[in-house]
Amino acid sequence: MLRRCARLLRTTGALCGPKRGRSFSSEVLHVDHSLPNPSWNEDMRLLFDQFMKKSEDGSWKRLPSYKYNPTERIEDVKIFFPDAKLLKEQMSQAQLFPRSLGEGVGFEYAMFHNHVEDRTVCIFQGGPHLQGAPGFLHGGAIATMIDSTLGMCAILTGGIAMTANLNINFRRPIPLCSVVVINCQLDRVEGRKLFVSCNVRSMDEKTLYSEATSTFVKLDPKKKIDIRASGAFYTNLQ
Ligand SMILES: CCCCCCCC/C=C\CCCCCCCC(=O)SCCNC(=O)CCNC(=O)[C@H](O)C(C)(C)COP(=O)(O)OP(=O)(O)OC[C@H]1O[C@@H](n2cnc3c(N)ncnc32)[C@H](O)[C@@H]1OP(=O)(O)O
Repeated sequence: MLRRCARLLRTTGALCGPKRGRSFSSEVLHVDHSLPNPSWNEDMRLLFDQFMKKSEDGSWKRLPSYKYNPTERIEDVKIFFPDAKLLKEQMSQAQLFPRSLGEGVGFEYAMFHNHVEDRTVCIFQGGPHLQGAPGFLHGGAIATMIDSTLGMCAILTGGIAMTANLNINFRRPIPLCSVVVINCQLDRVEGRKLFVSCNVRSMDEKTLYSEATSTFVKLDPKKKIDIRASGAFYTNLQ
């Protein structure tokens, strides 16, 4: 497994050290990272192709993914931020956490959503900079991808929401640089609460690595988010 990671690091050039003076041109900003790149292993490509095939009849939809700005439901997001200029600045300067590491070394993933079944699937290859126990993924890295996939499922099925509660059972360690499938579904809705659960399995589905349940709370349109105010983050701003 570690040999597989070393091969991956060589492919992506990560062993050559950090690139200095890197500037983010608009071309870089608009790269859709939810498409195959040279760091993806055979399993990742196979699963990606399978889901692209499933997407041909429209039942599944691939979700594009960028480093800086969310594309899904962006018009709905704006409702909660009173200062449009500040939101634009924030989205162009900050990075989406799972997209913040270099190609191949961190979170390589692609998500697909099924609007009829209220399900989101994420195919995920965790790179060598996500190590926890030697040779295995860090629990926080697994939690990140679980939260991101559950969050996407909640947002696409219910509207703009944030994680209020997340419970994860880590059943088996996930080998670094292997490919796993995160299968999420919306279980029920109670008022503003969206209950979303998932499991994380090996590609052949034989190994159950993790299971999670979560509560997302749809944001209250009467409240607004003030990015500047750390104390009064999400309040009635009248
Ligand atoms: C704006 C962001 C969304 C952008 C979307 C962009 C588009 C997509 C692009 C890319 C997506 C990628 C996907 C990312 C996914 C990652 C998501 C995260 O990691 S979010 C970060 C971690 N979470 C927090 O920081 C929340 C901190 N908490 C809060 O801000 C509040 O507590 C919040 C919003 C969760 C609720 O606050 P209240 O004021 O709106 O709601 P109240 O009145 O307190 O509660 C409403 C109901 O919810 C229950 N509730 C509240 N907190 C609960 C909790 N912790 N557990 C269970 N239930 C809870 C309450 O008991 C109440 O239930 P009853 O209506 O009475 O039945």
